[in-house]
Amino acid sequence: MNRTMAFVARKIFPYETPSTWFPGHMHKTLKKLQSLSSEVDILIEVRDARIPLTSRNFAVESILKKRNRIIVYNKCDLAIPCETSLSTFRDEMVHLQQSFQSMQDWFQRSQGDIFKTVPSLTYVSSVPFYAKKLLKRIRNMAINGITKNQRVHVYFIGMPNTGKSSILNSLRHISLRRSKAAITGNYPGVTKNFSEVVRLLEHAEVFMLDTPGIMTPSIAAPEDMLKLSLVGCVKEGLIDPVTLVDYLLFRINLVSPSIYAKWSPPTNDVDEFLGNVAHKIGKLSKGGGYNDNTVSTYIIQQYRSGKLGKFMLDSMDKSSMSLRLQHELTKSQKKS
Ligand SMILES: Nc1nc2c(ncn2[C@@H]2O[C@H](COP(=O)(O)OP(=O)(O)OP(=O)(O)O)[C@@H](O)[C@H]2O)c(=O)[nH]1
Repeated sequence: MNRTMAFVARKIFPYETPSTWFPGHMHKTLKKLQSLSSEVDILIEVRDARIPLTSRNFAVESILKKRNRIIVYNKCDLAIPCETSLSTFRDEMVHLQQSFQSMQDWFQRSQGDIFKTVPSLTYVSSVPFYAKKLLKRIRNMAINGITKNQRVHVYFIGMPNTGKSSILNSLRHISLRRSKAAITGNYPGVTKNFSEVVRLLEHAEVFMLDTPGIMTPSIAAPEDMLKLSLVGCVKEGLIDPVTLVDYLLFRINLVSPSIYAKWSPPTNDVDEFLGNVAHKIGKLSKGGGYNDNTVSTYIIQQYRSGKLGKFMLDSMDKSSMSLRLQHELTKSQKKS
């Protein structure tokens, strides 16, 4: 029988919840955001489009409630499947945000007033076309009397490595044709302190501030750290690469095993998968062995650069979103 037809993907990935990655500078950032919250006129919250649910930082929801907020699903070039257009993706994210907001409202009504957010706007960015639209949206918000302040402060927040500094630089370049103001890097935790204010508009007192990426002080769902590690939001080495590839294999199989057809026939077995990949990329030793860490790291790099296809690691159906919200609420209630 054809192996693809006979193949049945794993339905669950048993995994112990690891502790979060929450170093001192994140703790300080969260506290500082709390104390500065009245100075935040516009909040740009940057999430990773490959994990739209998991990269939502529920820890900042209660701190920055009632702020005008634009949510940016960045790195959508790594999340949008070839057959989906940018505008379709954007519509899906708007729909996601609306469903999430209405579920959150429902939970608030039924379980008490835990979060009080103003309705969020959703944006997709990573290409100049969307960065231009984002700039227009910020300009309108700032100038059309959302705030009566003379100076408008636009704060960038989000999990590490989601692209906050890159978007700030891109907006500045489009608006003022000026060079980079914030340092970027392809590992998490590049920005460790709040930036100086950076001008955004030539003829209006609108300034941007970059903030260090922050994780949540505790993890909402057991698989969060695996997803966050795979997309590069978490420091390298916290989870071993073979476990990460095993999880990636699990997620890909739920989408389609054809994604890795160039390397291996469909399989749920990470050792078989690594062996097949090692063979294909010439990493087998004369005796037929291979270094599983080296092969795993190669696969993770391929995934992060988009060379292993474009797909999301979050399940986006209604029941997954509802479960996610329940997890977040449980964590928030435990804290308070
Ligand atoms: N593929 C892709 N890469 C991006 C995009 N935006 C940013 N990056 C890359 O993602 C990496 C992280 O970007 P940064 O702007 O430094 O991220 P950050 O959120 O400021 O990071 P922290 O300082 O850790 O909080 C860099 O290597 C960027 O080049 C995007 O839209 N698509």
